[in-house]
Amino acid sequence: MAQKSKFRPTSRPSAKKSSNERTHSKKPTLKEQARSPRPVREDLVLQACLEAYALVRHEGRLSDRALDFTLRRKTNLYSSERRAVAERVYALLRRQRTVDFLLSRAHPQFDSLDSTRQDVLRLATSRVLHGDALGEVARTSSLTPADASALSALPQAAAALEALPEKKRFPIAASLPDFLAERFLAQYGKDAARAAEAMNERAPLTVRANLLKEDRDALAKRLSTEEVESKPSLLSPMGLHLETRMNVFSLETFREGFLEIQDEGSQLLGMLVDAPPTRVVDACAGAGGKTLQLAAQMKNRGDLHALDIDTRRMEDLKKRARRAGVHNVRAQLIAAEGPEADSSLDSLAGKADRVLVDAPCSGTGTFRRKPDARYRLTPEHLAEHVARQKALLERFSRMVKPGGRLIYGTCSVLREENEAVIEDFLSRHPEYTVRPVAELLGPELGAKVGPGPFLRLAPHTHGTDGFFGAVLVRAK
Ligand SMILES: C[S@@+](CC[C@H](N)C(=O)[O-])C[C@H]1O[C@@H](n2cnc3c(N)ncnc32)[C@H](O)[C@@H]1O
Repeated sequence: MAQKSKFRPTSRPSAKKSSNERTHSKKPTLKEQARSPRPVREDLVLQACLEAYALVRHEGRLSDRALDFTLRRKTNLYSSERRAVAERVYALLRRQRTVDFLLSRAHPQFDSLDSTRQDVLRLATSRVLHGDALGEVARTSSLTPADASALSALPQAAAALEALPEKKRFPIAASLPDFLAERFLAQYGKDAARAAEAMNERAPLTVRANLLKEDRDALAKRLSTEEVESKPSLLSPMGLHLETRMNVFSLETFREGFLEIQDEGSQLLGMLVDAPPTRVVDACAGAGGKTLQLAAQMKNRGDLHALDIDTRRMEDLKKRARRAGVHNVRAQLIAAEGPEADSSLDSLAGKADRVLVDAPCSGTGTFRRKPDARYRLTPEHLAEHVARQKALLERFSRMVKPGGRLIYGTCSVLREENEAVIEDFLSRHPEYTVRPVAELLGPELGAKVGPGPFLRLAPHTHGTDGFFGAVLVRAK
């Protein structure tokens, strides 16, 4: 495959894995780790890839659930084969639009093939794009001679892609829906390709040390006794990137609550809350990723109100809090909207020192981990997210006491879900002013995070998931 600057195969699989990709691997025994890896049984791996990919592409299932569903039933697969299935399906989902374009050019009958044969070709093409040798891919993909010759025509198809005008080329090369590609181009300008490329890389597996128990150095040592290598994250002082492939949930260290899986960007957003041990509200607490971090900031003291509309996530939060040794959290299920939702917050009105609104969003910052999410997103969904974000910020701001802080965050990189939501809020609330995030993070970390009043993280600039954070202070 021709290696062009704007269109090159991504790096070969390395030890870096997204949490989704890792979760599907069974924990290898020490003996298994010591043994050299078995050769992958390509026919079984291909079958499993086809099943999982079809569930996502043709039945609309979420990628992690589809892989879970498939791999649970494939009890005969070895760990290395399970990993190969997860890696290959995720890799194809990240490049799906590019792969479809290339095949429509390289294979004269591609559009009229049956869907399984198309998917076999897609998986094979994706492997070639990721650097696997063409001959090996053709040999192990059960291709007909016509289909195998399409693989040989991929370089010409790639050249045809390169020759397209930028506005047409970019969405295909970045594997983004047109409306998102337009926003990336408008927002990132000449950096759009780099931004999209980084979103199509695999994410590191990052954990946060539970500071209620011990710091990250102690955590790193503890992990090494379970033969898990890690290295400190560069931005978050409590983050570790795990370098050993394994299922975190099976570690003793995890089961005893010493760590939580949490992207470094999410940890930085949590740091902006700087929660005192008084009264704090985590208004969209979900399963408690940030709630647990806030509880540690509060040293398990004061009242931490964790609110959400989702029963299942609230139950998860309670379990996670128990495991982490957190006992200052009051979890409260609330109504999504309407007078009931408003009245359930009356008792907290004007009483909180900090209110975190970690709002539901498009998730454009987490495409590394959920590569299929982009194909589900539409301009209408995006508009709904923005309307909800504005409404939630309005509703929960009522709980901030004079002199208190309102912290707004998303895992989106899109301006309209971030800066624009804050501008809209401030235009109606002159009693709030923006506190620049560097002031809260301190000079060293502030400099690393970058200029501007807000936290704006992205895979291509910081190596984290994309996160936005704003801190607004209510006048006394
Ligand atoms: C980005 S997620 C939160 C992630 C969580 N803070 C964490 O760190 O793991 C957004 C959450 O907002 C919740 N949500 C959606 N609408 C809501 C509403 N009207 N009131 C409160 N929470 C809401 C969703 O159920 C979801 O759990």
